[in-house]
Amino acid sequence: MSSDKARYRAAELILGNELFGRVQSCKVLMVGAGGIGCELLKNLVTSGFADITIIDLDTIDLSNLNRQFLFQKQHVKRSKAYVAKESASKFNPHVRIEALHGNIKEPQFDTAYFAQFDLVLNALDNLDARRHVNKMCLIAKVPLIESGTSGYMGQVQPIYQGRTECYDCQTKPTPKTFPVCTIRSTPSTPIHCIVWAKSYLFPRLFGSDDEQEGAELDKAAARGENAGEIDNLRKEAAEIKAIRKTVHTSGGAQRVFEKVYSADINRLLSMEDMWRARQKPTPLSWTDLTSATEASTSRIASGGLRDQHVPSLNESFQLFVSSMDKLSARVRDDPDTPLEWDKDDEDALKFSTAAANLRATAFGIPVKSQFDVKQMAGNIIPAIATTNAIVAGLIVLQALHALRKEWSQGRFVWVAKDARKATSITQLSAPSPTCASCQMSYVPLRVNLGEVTLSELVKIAQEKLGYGEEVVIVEESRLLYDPDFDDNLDRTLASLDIKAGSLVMVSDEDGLLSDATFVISDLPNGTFELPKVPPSIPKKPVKEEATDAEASSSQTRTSTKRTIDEVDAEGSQSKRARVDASGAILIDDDEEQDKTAATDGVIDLD
Ligand SMILES: Nc1ncnc2c1ncn2[C@@H]1O[C@H](COP(=O)(O)OP(=O)(O)OP(=O)(O)O)[C@@H](O)[C@H]1O
Ligand SMILES: [Zn+2]
Repeated sequence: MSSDKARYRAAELILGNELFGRVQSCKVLMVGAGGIGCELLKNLVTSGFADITIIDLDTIDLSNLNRQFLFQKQHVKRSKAYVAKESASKFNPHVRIEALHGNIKEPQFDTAYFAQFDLVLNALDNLDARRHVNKMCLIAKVPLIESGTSGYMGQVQPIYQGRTECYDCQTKPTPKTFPVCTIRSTPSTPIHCIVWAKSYLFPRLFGSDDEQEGAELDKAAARGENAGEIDNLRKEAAEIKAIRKTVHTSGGAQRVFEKVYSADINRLLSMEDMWRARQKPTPLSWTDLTSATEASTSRIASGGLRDQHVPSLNESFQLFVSSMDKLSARVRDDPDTPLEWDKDDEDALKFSTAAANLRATAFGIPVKSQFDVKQMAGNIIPAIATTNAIVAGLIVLQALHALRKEWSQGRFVWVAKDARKATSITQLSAPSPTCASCQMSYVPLRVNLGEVTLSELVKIAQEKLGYGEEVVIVEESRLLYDPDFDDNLDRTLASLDIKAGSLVMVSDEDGLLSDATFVISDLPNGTFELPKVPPSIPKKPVKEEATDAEASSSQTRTSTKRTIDEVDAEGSQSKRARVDASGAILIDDDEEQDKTAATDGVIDLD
């Protein structure tokens, strides 16, 4: 015990008794044990946090070792969460760490699960998981410290339910997409060929049978892409589906090759209009390449820089055949597990490199090394250990404000590559009045999932929450019911795959009420239960002319959002409608010169 006291003496002196007491007694959930997570866990166990739960769905990859310092070579392929716990426990064996190898989106991590924590710290790398944790913390009313890094840039955002902007208040830039026809018919740059190999050919041959194909082409047609070409692409899709069935049998690589590099390209060439202003592609010949490869003495380069070698046509052809054979064998040996493209899956990466380079050659586009393909296909901006370390330190500082419940002390912190000033801070803005996540009414609903039908759920929405006839019921992005789609009405919620933890949204476009979301839990011995105080769903904001008083009030706010201090002072949610939603961020006076960093700082973070 005395060595324990000595260990924490500095932290106790710096934080003071009271805050240090809170650090010691609080229960923290850390989501993600990758680049930021490893640094963060080390910080937590060395600064006095004593009860930490970590969750990560992944296993350790060799490529993680350059920056995820809790992991070593002998840990490769083991669970990140378990190994992070083992390594961090060596720094401080007195901390209780619970390690979970799983996805934070699994139903057992429901809102009741989140509610047991005093604080949630995100160290994630994707939008989907971040948005999910954001929502769960809003519902459970647990403070969340969100974070991310991208190369030299990073950010830390405290999110306090009802007080600050949530993760969804500001729309995030969507990843760049390309028109379907560019990818499938008229590529002109290496990235077009790489996206084709990774997102079209690989999933069609080895991934889960794609029912989205038709929808994707419908959308492309609706966007006004070339209708004739879209029809051809539909035919092509049916053909590749047929080839997929025999891809693992003898001659599979040849059948795929001849279809995509010869037949499809010949078909494209027959559409003369397409090539008036473009360079025509040249089909590739399996027979020619097979004999050229047999005659050639060239071998795929080996050695340390093999990945950075730009392959010849013969090398790409050999790699295509060998990687097709390996992937086909995997599908044959385990037909029930479709493959998912992963940049760290050597066979998938080699296949994509070869397939993209063959296509590039056919279309007269420069070919790329495997190293380049990995960067481009994986959307990789090299991760920098120092940025992760800075961000992990800032997360702890922001966590301390949250533990003190000093909400107005929380700051949005930006890290940038700037010799003058590596970090800049902005005050936290108030929630956006139009945010679909934090302005949502969440209604806890305990319901007998095995017995209650969808039609009864519609009734609950109408009779207990006050919705009208035209309600629409949606789970995630799945439509369950609307007045024109009543097929599911007699099915039980369980049969519709609604589980404990599901979020089921009710809306009514023509009605008066705003949207609400049922937060579902199971009630095996009953029918349904709503909270004792009946939830009152706010009316939809009316887009009315502002009153004089409101107009003058909003004029004074033309260029700023409200800050958290203003929210506290006003203490009323109903005033939110007057807030200017220009997206401007209020900057501390002494931070004025950093406006650019702050406002340009919407970063697509990993
Ligand atoms: N839904 C999720 N549930 C649990 N953990 C998740 C979820 N989504 C992502 N993660 C974890 O978050 C971590 C993010 O860490 P990081 O950004 O360093 O990614 P990485 O996969 O280790 O690195 P890289 O992508 O560069 O190989 C990863 O370990 C990842 O497994
Ligand atoms: Zn929000």
